[in-house]
Amino acid sequence: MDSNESKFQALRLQRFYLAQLSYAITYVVIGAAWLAGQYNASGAMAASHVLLGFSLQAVLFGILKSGLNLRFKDPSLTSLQMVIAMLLLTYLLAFSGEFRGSLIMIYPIILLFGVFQLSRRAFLTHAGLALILYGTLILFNTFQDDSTQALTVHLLEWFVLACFTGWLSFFCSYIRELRSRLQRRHNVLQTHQTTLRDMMGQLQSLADTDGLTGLANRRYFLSEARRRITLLTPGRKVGIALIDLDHFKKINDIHGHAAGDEVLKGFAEVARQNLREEDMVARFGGEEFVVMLDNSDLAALHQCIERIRTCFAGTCYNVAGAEVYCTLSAGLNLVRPDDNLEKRLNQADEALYCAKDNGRNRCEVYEEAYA
Ligand SMILES: Nc1nc2c(ncn2[C@@H]2O[C@H](COP(=O)(O)OP(=O)(O)OP(=O)(O)O)[C@@H](O)[C@H]2O)c(=O)[nH]1
Repeated sequence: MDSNESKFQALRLQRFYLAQLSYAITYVVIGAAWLAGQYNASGAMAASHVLLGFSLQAVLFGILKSGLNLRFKDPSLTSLQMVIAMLLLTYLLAFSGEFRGSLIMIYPIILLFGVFQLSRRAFLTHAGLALILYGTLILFNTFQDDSTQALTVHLLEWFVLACFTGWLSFFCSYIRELRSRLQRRHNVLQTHQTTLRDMMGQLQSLADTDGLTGLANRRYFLSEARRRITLLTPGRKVGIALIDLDHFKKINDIHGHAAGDEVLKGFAEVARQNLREEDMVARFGGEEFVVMLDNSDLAALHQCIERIRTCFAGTCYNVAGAEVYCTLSAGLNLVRPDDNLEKRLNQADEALYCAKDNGRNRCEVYEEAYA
């Protein structure tokens, strides 16, 4: 049973307990009538009713508790419970004497249990059953007691019952209509909520992503990098590399801006292919990128950025009929727990300048990172 089904099952049991409360109240009322001398059934009749009531409820409880009810078309067993209650009530009314007129209003109370669960047709059928049961009882009594006055009173009671069950049927239709209108509104709201959540997600991803390369942008990188550094345990390090494409301006100037864009996208692809899922690469601005390797050391960082550098340098971009090659320079550094990220990035930038000064297409490590 999944969590949703167990929630429904708990609700069904709750409804069953509510019905038991109604039975208990009825028995209390009968007890009061008996004490007042208005309940004239024999002890055996009363005991048979209580015994029958208890056994039927025990069976229903067993079915609901064991989950056997889930095999039924309507697992709430509303109809079955209502029919049992109406039969028990009719049996009770059969020997309630004068007191019977006050008890017939229990039929509408039983019908109330079907307001939400039963279809309009099923509800009307149950209301009809209540009238038939009570009508049969009157007919049965007529054969036993031929007093015209008693018959008139009983027919009047039946008429009152018919009026109220009729009214209840209309009222229930109204409630059901309100409920389905609310359900429709709830569904519409839920659809809007899902759309809004999707849009928020899209907006968030747009806010975090560089439009051209699809990589993370500077803002996202800085916040995510800070988060990861705070999670670093003592002794662990993350590797950072600032990467700048060499003579990129020339590509723009010679082959046009579109060619430059292709090269930028090409670098993003190369970086993605050479990094693990948990590593991070972002466009830091213009033709500058940043890479962050989780749980890294200098050797691993160097090896990874060298791999990217070699791969990028060996990739040819065919733009507007021209074959374009580009290289990159990188400055590497390590970040330890409690380090200042900006400071480490500035140091990586210094190493990047060295790489540019030393002839480009190379990686340089910030001196102190060896320490
Ligand atoms: N096509 C294209 N060019 C860009 C973009 N962003 C920045 N640029 C260009 O990148 C170039 C960067 O040039 P520089 O900062 O002089 O660097 P460089 O030419 O790579 O020279 P070094 O870094 O010294 O090797 C500029 O011409 C910018 O206009 C972009 O999104 N697309």
